[in-house]
Amino acid sequence: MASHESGNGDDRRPLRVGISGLGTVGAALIRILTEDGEAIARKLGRRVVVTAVSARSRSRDRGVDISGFTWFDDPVALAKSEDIDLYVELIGGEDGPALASVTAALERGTSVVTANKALLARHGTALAGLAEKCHVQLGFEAAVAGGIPVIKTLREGLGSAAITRVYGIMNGTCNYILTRMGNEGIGFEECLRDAQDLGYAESDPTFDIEGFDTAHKLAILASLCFETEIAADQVMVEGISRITQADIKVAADLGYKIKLLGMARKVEDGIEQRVHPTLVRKSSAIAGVDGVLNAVALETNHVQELLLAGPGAGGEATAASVLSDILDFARGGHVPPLGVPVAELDPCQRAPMRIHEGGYYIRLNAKDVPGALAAIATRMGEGNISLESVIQRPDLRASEPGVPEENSRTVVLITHETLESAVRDALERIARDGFIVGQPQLIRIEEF
Ligand SMILES: NC(=O)C1=CN([C@@H]2O[C@H](COP(=O)(O)OP(=O)(O)OC[C@H]3O[C@@H](n4cnc5c(N)ncnc54)[C@H](O)[C@@H]3O)[C@@H](O)[C@H]2O)C=CC1
Ligand SMILES: N[C@@H](CC=O)C(=O)O
Ligand code: NA
Repeated sequence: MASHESGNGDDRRPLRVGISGLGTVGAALIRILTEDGEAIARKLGRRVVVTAVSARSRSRDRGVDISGFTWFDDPVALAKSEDIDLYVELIGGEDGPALASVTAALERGTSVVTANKALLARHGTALAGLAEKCHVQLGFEAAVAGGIPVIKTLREGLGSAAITRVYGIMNGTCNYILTRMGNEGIGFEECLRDAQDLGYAESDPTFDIEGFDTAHKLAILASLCFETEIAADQVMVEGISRITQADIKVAADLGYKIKLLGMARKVEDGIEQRVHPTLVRKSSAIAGVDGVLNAVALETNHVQELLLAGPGAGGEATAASVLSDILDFARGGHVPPLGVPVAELDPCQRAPMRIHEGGYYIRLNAKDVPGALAAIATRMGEGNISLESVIQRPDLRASEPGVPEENSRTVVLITHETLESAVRDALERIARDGFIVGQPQLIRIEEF
């Protein structure tokens, strides 16, 4: 479309969409646009048609017919095409063709819809500014918590309410893994393989299991919540790759579940953004969000707490969110991509984690020698760390690869509220005393 005055083309003629990336999400989007074409036309008063596509391989069978679309080898050429009114980027990756094609589309005056949280975590502030400068839209509902309309809720649904804290389960792959490890006792690797087969995981699944995908999403949410620039590099990140069946079992015995949470809040020193495995009480609402489901809780000064839950990953759920952005664009929605103009965003001032206070789950492999437990308790006392419980679990030996089975026993400490720095200092002393083998497992406890 040569001119982009209205930004969404002529209201009567079909809205022409170009899609780069025909994988799990891209193929699902084509399926939805085909199957629901008439319903969409009724809802919108105009048809939405795919006119151009791009992917690495033209011949791969994706279960959808792409023969009627113009093929582009290069996503950038597609993004610049005169034959589209809207560019949809579903390639992935924080740079490369995803960044090049989205930038090209925006610079050309073509609005963009993307599901690419890695791209937005790294370049989102700049891309939002470019969209504003070029008077076009940048939609990314699918990028955070898949099928849950959390971006729209934050951008348009809370009026003047100020968000004080946002937290939640934001990675479907990890939630699926932790749920099946707990419910079925299945091993980590097998659960990850199943998540990949189901199309939940990133093309590089370390983004999922090491927490980076959650960090990307949290950084985007924090920007919308606190009107700050996106700062994914400021997020403290720990993944779930060290979570063992022993941790899940002991947590369950103590009335907890382990969830990978992303949490951000405004504190005196700035914005605290953290992603880590967390013990949550089984009785809490967030503990009930299992499998591939995500949940995002928004604490505001007006509405106590909103909890939005739904599918966080999977082609269809994600494509549904992409479609919601397409429909918003077609209706001429004009909201700054990050809720407020980029020029009004504050820089994100990182609040250090060492000031964090909370309860801790600590699993140690204590040597089977006299005085080991006493020494551990003494070091905790010296650190002014009050212990809620000390649990010995000889039944959970060899709870971690590389830790000798003989001569050690699994000991779990649950602390009361304490400073993170005190816990870490005490664990360093315990390690230096030589009464433990392997790395302690430290999991924060959150009371919701
Ligand atoms: N799978 C899911 O449940 C969700 C995925 N997302 C995001 O959606 C995006 C797509 O994800 P998936 O569909 O799962 O990935 P995928 O790996 O299944 O598909 C990626 C597609 O991009 C194409 N591609 C890669 N490099 C290309 C290049 N240089 N030129 C042209 N095409 C290229 C591939 O051929 C493939 O068709 C990613 O940014 C992902 O983070 C967001 C929410 C959920
Ligand atoms: N790999 C991601 C896909 C959705 O964002 C996840 O598992 O949540
Ligand atoms: Na979403």
